[in-house]
This record gives sequence, C-alpha cells and structure tokens, in this order.
Amino acid sequence: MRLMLNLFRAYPLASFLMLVALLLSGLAEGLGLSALLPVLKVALYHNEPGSGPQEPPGELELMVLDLLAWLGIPPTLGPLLLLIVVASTFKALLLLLAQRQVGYTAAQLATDLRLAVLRHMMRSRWAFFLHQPVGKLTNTMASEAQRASDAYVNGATAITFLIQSLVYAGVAVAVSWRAALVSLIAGVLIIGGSHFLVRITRRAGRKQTQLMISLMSRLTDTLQSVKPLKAMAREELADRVLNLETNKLNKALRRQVFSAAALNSAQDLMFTAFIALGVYLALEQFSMDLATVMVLVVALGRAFSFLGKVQKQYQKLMQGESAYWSLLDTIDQARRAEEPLGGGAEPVLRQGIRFEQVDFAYDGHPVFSGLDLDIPVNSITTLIGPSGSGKTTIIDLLIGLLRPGVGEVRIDGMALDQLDLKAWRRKIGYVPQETVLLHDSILHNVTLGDPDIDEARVIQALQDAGAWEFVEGLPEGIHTQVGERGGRLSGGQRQRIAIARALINRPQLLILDEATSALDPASEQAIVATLRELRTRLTILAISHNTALAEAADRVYRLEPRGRVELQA
Ligand SMILES: Nc1ncnc2c1ncn2[C@@H]1O[C@H](COP(=O)(O)OP(=O)(O)OP(=O)(O)O)[C@@H](O)[C@H]1O
Repeated sequence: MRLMLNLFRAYPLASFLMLVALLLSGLAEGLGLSALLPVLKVALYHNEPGSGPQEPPGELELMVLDLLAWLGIPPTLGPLLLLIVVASTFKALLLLLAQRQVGYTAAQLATDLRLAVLRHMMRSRWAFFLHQPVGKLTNTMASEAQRASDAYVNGATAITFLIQSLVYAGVAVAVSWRAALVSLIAGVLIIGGSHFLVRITRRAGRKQTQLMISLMSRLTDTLQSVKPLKAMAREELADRVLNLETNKLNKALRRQVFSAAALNSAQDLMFTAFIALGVYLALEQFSMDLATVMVLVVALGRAFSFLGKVQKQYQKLMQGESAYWSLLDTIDQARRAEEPLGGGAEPVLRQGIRFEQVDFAYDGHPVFSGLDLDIPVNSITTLIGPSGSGKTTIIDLLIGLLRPGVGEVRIDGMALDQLDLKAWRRKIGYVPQETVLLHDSILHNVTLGDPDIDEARVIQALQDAGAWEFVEGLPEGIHTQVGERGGRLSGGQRQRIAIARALINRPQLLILDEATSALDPASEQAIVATLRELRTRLTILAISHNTALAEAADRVYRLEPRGRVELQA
C-alpha cells in the first residue's frame, strides 16, 4: 500500500478525481441496493411496502420510503424498480469515469518512470553508467515500468472493490446490525486466514524482479555475441546459461500462479459455507423475515465477494510492487551519480588543448601520472601506443567523461572544470572505436533524428567522410535502411557513416578513436585526405594503430605502458 500512497502524492489531482468518482459510484450502488428491500416486500406480500406481515419496517426501508415520498413518487413496484435502474446507471457511469482516470494515470506512470530512468541514466557519471548492464536497463524500462503501472491499476481496483464492499456492508448494517457484525468478524477471519497466500505472492514477486534483471542482462549479452557463438558452433552455451535463469524464473512464476489460484478457491469456499450457515441460522433459529434475509444475503454476499476481490487485487499489487521499488532504486542510484556539468564558463577553442601534469587512476589502478600533452588547433594530433596504454582514457578525460585525480585539462588555458561541459561537448564530433548504427536509414543515422538538419547538409557530411560515393550507389541512397546494428553495411562503410555523423554538427574538435581501423588502405587514404582538408577548419585528435593517420599527423604522441608519453613529431 506504500506504493499507492507514493503514487497518490505523485498524481494528487488524478487520484482525487478517481476517489471522488468511486465514492459517488459507491453511494449510487448503495441507494440501488437499499431500494431492494421495499421491492421484495411488495413482490412477496403483494402489499404496500412497510406493511408486511412479519416485521415493522426497518430504518433502511423507512429511509427509502421517505426519499420516495420527498420525490413525490408512489412506493409501488414500478417506481421502486426504476429507482434501482437509475441508481445502477449512475453507478456504472461513475465507475467508468473512475476507471478511465485510473487507465490514464497508469499509462502516464509507465511513461514517466521510463523517461525518468532514461533521463537520470543519461545525466549520470560515465564511470557509473559503465557499471550498468544494458539488459538491466532494458528490463527496467520495458518490464519493470509496465509491472509498476499494472500494480497501480491493481491498487486502484482494490480501492474500488473496497468502497463497494463497504457500501454493501453499510446496507447490511442498516438492515440488521447484529447479522452484519457477525459477518464482518467472519469476513476478517477468512481474509486474515488466507493472508499467508498474499505473502507467498509478495516473496515470489520480489524473486521475479531480481531474476528478470539477471535474465535480461544475460540475454542482451548473449544476443550481442550471436555471431561468434554460431561461427564456432557454440550456440548451446547460450542455451545452458539462459536455461538456469529461466528455470528459476519459472519456479517463481509457478509459485505466484498457484498462490493466486489457491486464494481464489479458498475464499470462495469459505464465503459460501459461511453464507449458507448464516441463512440457515437466520431462517431456522432466529425466524427472521424472508425479505430481510434475502436482502442480507445479497448485501453480505456481495460485501464478501468484493472483500475477496480486494484481497486478490492486493495480491496482484504485491506481485508488481517490487518492480516499482526496484525501478525507483535504479532512478535514485542514477540521480545520486549525477555528473557535475562544470563551472558554466563559455568554452572557446582558438589556441589549443593542454593536459598539465595529469594523474589518473581507475579504482586505484593508475594509468598516468604527470601527463603533459599539447593539442594545437587546426592540426592533426595522433595518439599511438600499445593496447591498454591509456589512449581512450585521454579522450575520455578531454571530453570530460572522466576527471583527472591531479592536474588539469585546459581548453585555451581554461580548466575544463570551469567550463560549461555541455557547451564544450557540443563543439566535439566523436567517432567511437566500435561503430553502432541504429536500425534505421542512413539519413537518420547521420542526423540522429534531428529535424533541423536538411538532406543537403547530410550529403555534405557524407562527402566529407568519404561515404558519399557508396551511399549514392545504393538503390535508395540516403534513405537505405542499414539493418540491425548496421548489419547490411561493411565495417568500413559503417565507420564512414559514423564519421559523417560526427561531422554533421560542424564540430570544432573531431575525435577519432580508432575510427579507421576497419578501412582498407584505399578508403583510409581517402579519409586521411579528407582529414587533411578538414584540418584547415577544425582540430583533429585521432587514435590509430595504422600508419597512414600517424604519417598525416602534425604531432604524434606515443604512449608507453605505465603512463609514459613521448612526443614523436
Ligand atoms: N572502466 C574502466 N575501469 C577500470 N579500468 C579500466 C577502465 N577502462 C580502461 N581501464 C584500464 O585502463 C587502462 C587504459 O585503458 P584504455 O582503454 O585507455 O587503453 P587504450 O590504449 O585505449 O587501449 P586499446 O588500444 O586496447 O583501446 C587499461 O589497463 C585498462 O585495463
């Protein structure tokens, strides 16, 4: 129920409207039911209501008769039945209104949660983001957000049923408070007795949330490495890894389904047995009036039935609740890891970039100490060096994704910490080591969906990246779909699209992290020629294992293991 309170606070107006509609619909339902007693008396005794042979009219009956008198309607069968129909219509309309509100809020909740996860993850520190398994994030956004939204619907439905149950119990109290009190105690005992089944579901729900996170992480990892698995005929490895997780998940699901079914059967049985006993005692032992007993059976029967439904909805709420808390926890962790975005000064790059006595370590493992580096504007600087020597780390420090432990990265003399980091990043065109294209057209892959970029600019960027020649030759040109992760293009073609993507926003600094590694010598030469031309208008920093980029560079820094850096040219 903590979840419902949380959500009521998050969506106060929607929740208030829902509750008002539910309460009014409950009142309308109660009114309809209250008219049942006089109707039965008229039908059973063919007489005026209130003049039955057995008992003087009760309070409830008098209340309905007073209402009819006030409305100027005669208390005969026709108007009484009409009153029931009108009250039911009101109830149905108000319930529909409340449920529509619940539906809107639930959909809004799922969207808000998904956006919050995405937004906070995007704003988090790079080191934090690197530790997040992709599968966990997809699971959070797809499955957990949906389960949390379903849990809200279950909670709201439980409240609807609870109100309806209270209305029926209220009518029963008005008819005979003694019978109602005994029934209430029995109801509480039945609900309390079967509550252990709800607890089983809650535990199974928590287990399901944990297992789904782990399963989805493994699944995405596996799907990303299908090619080597297939190439080496080792698909069954994936099967084995996933089998264990899915079996555990199956067990949790089985427990959930069984406890839900057990609750259903146990409740039905106990409620029916109790009502049968009640009818027997009322008619045989206490010689109660038949019409009164019939109304009591209807009112208490429905009150019990709704109370049972409250418990079942609560059980479902428990299933989904853990997904909501897990999702909030993910959001909270990302929020606490929010990346500081610098001091706010406008960055200017007219002279150059300088690393001054930079020390950097990953979790206590030093990569550099006292690193000095100069990257002058309008030139090509290339970093070379063995794998693991720290080339990518230098780039991450320059982008501001990582912070130096000691020393400064300066842009035109200004420390990166003092700059508006986002404004600095907007000046950068970045081509990563592993090119991942989106499952969309070449146009979309270059613009990344920015509607302000026109086709002419895309073609220019493709020309600058040396990609236009092959794109022009494709049947649908820039509208060609590249397939999943760009699978319909060759490695070199994908890299050139990625370079065009980096150039599209006319950056001042172009960073290429081994971006030409998949190119054949001719394509690489073409790119190098392009970079030489671009050098007149932008600053280029490249990591390369290939000689062509090193030869074209104005400066080459060779990185050695243990953080030594040598300027070669
Ligand atoms: N996120 C990380 N957490 C911990 N250690 C890391 C992390 N990223 C890199 N390292 C370590 O830091 C060192 C430098 O890594 P970096 O990726 O900068 O090297 P690189 O020169 O770019 O290598 P390559 O040429 O293979 O891409 C390596 O020893 C690496 O193991």
